[in-house]
Amino acid sequence: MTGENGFQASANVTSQEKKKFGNVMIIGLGMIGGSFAKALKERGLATLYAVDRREGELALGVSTGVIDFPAEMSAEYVPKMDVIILATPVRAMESVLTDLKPFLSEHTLVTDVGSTKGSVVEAVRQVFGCVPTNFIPGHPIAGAEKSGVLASNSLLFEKHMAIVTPLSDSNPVLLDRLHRIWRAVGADVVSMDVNHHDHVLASSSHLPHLLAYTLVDALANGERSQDIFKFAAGGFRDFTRIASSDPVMWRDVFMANKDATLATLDHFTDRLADMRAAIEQGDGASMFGVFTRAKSARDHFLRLLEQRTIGSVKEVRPVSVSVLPASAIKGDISLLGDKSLSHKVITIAALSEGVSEIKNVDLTGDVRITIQAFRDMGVVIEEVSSDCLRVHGVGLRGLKAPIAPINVHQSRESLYLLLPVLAGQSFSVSVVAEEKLLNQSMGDLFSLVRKMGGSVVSDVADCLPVSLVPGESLNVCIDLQTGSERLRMSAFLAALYSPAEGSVVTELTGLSHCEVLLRHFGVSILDQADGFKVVSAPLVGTSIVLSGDEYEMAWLVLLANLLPGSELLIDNAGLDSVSYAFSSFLKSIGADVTIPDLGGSGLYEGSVRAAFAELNSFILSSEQSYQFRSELPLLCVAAAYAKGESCIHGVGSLPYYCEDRVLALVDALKQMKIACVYENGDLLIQGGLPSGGELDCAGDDKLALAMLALGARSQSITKVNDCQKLLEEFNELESVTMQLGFYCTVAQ
Ligand SMILES: NC(=O)c1ccc[n+]([C@@H]2O[C@H](COP(=O)([O-])OP(=O)(O)OC[C@H]3O[C@@H](n4cnc5c(N)ncnc54)[C@H](O)[C@@H]3O)[C@@H](O)[C@H]2O)c1
Ligand SMILES: O=C(O)C(=O)C[C@]1(C(=O)O)C=C[C@H](O)C=C1
Repeated sequence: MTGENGFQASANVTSQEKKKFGNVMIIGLGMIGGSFAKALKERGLATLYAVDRREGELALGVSTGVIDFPAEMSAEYVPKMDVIILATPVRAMESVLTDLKPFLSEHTLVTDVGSTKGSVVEAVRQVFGCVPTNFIPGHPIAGAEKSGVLASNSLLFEKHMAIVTPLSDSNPVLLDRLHRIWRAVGADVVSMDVNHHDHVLASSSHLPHLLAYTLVDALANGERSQDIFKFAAGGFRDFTRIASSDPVMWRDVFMANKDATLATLDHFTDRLADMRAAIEQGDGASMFGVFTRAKSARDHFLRLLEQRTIGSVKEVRPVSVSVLPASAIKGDISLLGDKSLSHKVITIAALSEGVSEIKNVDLTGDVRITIQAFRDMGVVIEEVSSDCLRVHGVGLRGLKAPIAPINVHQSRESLYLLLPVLAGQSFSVSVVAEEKLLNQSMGDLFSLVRKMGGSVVSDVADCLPVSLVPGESLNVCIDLQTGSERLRMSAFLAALYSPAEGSVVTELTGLSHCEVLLRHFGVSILDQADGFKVVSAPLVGTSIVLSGDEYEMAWLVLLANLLPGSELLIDNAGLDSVSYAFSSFLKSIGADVTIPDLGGSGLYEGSVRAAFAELNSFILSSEQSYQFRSELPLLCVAAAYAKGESCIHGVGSLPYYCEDRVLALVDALKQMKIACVYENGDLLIQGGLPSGGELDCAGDDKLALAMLALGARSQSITKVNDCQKLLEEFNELESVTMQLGFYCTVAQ
């Protein structure tokens, strides 16, 4: 049969075999309509009809296989459609709807792909007097600067979002059909409110198009335009690609989304004026601030985008580390700054007034999350070299409200530092996290932050995400009878925000890094009988060189003591009271270790020397097990090589993760033929010579180091699996150990 459009095609709608989505009609067979049709057609999911005011597009649509049949908005076609999609420029939709209205069945899903949603809903109301329940607006967040059916691409929507903006009375069966059809062409469907959609898209899509069009036009019609285009390279091309987009479509968008576009344009114009002023005044710090924040925001955005488009979360390849039994370790080394200290010092420097230089800082892994959070809140952080930062502090209350929630990802360290700091600011802010930090009670931290005066609100009791709303600040008194070093730092930070003075009550005698670091930046922390008094005063930016990681240092000291002939010097130790007590304990069981003297700061700073010695068996009381809970895996290894039987009491009463580590080590000891018994929460280990073997550290870096030490003098090679975390935390492992003659081989 020859259709009215003159095409040789069967327009007999009913004779077609019914496909999954039945008969689908595209109105406006351009780039988006064509891509949608092609995606459905290639997958065999629908019989495709199209209407376009340009007959040429329909003819091309048929000849290139994008659609099955040209059609019309008439009684012959419209009532038989299961789905109708409006894909014309947005201001043409009102007249299309008027043409459709007389033939439309309430069982047909009618949707659109327009870039604005408020205007489309308004057009529907104009035509129908209300929004019919079978009209459900949509918008794929995918596209290109090209137009017309020849630019259609059946993969365009794969792994892109499709926004649907249902109304309160939208037909749920048809809404489900809409979700299914977008998912069928590869999109991830997201629901959104119409007004919110128009504001978000005004910033993410409409404003960039406006800037690109205006820039190209301004330069094309300005002075030296010939040379400007002649010498334009990648930057200009990247920035202006979208200025090749269809002018009709974009004129319609700006006319249809006027208010939201003006709001984002005004905000942008203000920021551009600030940038102009910074250039005029030669204000490099402001420019640098904007550029570093923008760079990290874009890098973060690109990572998110890659995860979406590449598929899923990055693949983690299992890593193992093997050690051959060594004879001795010898040498003089300096360790990269402790990770936890790096997080803390960056935080304190950001809250100080003036510039701080932080040397020997560890810039890998989670530390970047803390850096990013402060950058998001206006702190300029320069990376002077791979282990040196220059932080332009903004003062205790000088952070700026971030434009989006602060994301601590999976970093507990960042969370414990940031939460009290955020609670001390004058703006409300939300903190979000990922995976392992979700669904975990943060009761200890939240209750500490509540004492500061503001409100701490979370949907799920004491779990992230959380919103902080400022209130009247209170003088805090925090009682830390137990708790980690992390919580201790949170307590000191909370106390700093007390209007007059705060106090931290603690059972632990002696100083930890928290107090020492804060004092280094000018905070007055006074010793009291039951803890510390923190006097509120500005922090002062300063320079600091970070000492090495205490667990890594303790591990090296243990290795030196296990391997006959060893002679080791670690140059940059900074031991707090616990790590000093731990080294003293090793000494008491026969270890050869020389610990630095107590420095003026309250830390034992300087170099640590260690050499081989036969270790004696020992008994660790429950109190000592608690005090050395972080170092227990190393003590288990010491017991495995010691003469006689050692007993570690009170393991069963430790925080669960400390007990879990010991239990994992018990398995490893048994596998390495070291006799041990774990009973009633106490552990007995009979010293001997480990056999070697293949061990699994369950992704725990502290366990991994202990297991490698267990293999140091074993009878054959020891391989420790699941060491990704170890290499993230201690990424100089290979280079440091190689320098000392203890060969750790990393393999995937
Ligand atoms: N281009 C993109 O990147 C993109 C992305 C997402 C959504 N959108 C939206 O998709 C829609 C289509 O954009 P496109 O890029 O495919 O444009 P396009 O120019 O490639 O296609 C539009 C088609 O509609 C036809 N048309 C115009 N008025 C008509 C009328 N009254 N009756 C019948 N046909 C008519 C045109 O002839 C043309 O073939 C627009 O609403 C746009 O806002 C575009
Ligand atoms: O990639 C492009 O060229 C686009 O312009 C796609 C783009 C966008 O701005 O992101 C354009 C308009 C939309 O409505 C949705 C997507």
